Amino acid sequence: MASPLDAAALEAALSDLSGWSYDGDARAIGRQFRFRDFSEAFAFMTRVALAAEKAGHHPDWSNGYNRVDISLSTHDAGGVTDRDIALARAIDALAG
Ligand SMILES: C[C@H](O)[C@H](O)[C@H]1CNC2=NC(N)=NC(=O)C2=N1
Repeated sequence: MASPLDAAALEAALSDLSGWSYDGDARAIGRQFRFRDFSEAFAFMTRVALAAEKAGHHPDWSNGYNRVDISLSTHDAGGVTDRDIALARAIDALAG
């Protein structure tokens, strides 16, 4: 099992991602996405779901109309690992 990134590694990874922030209580990184409407939001979620399933690593998320709130952590590791950073990058690429 991977270990959570330390504070310096996490800061470096976040500086390379736009819109993602660390939630220390949740020990997760998160980002909010907004789309034109529900159809656009759900299309995005579908793309993310397929990428997540392929990676074997999945978002904790919620959706309301055109909003998708995403939280990423590695549950087994109890924090944020490289797998979360990789998924965050993939999600950003799918947001278009
Ligand atoms: C059994 C299965 O591989 C695990 O539950 C995986 C699935 N997807 C996962 N996704 C995320 N984000 N964190 C995990 O720890 C995790 N664990």
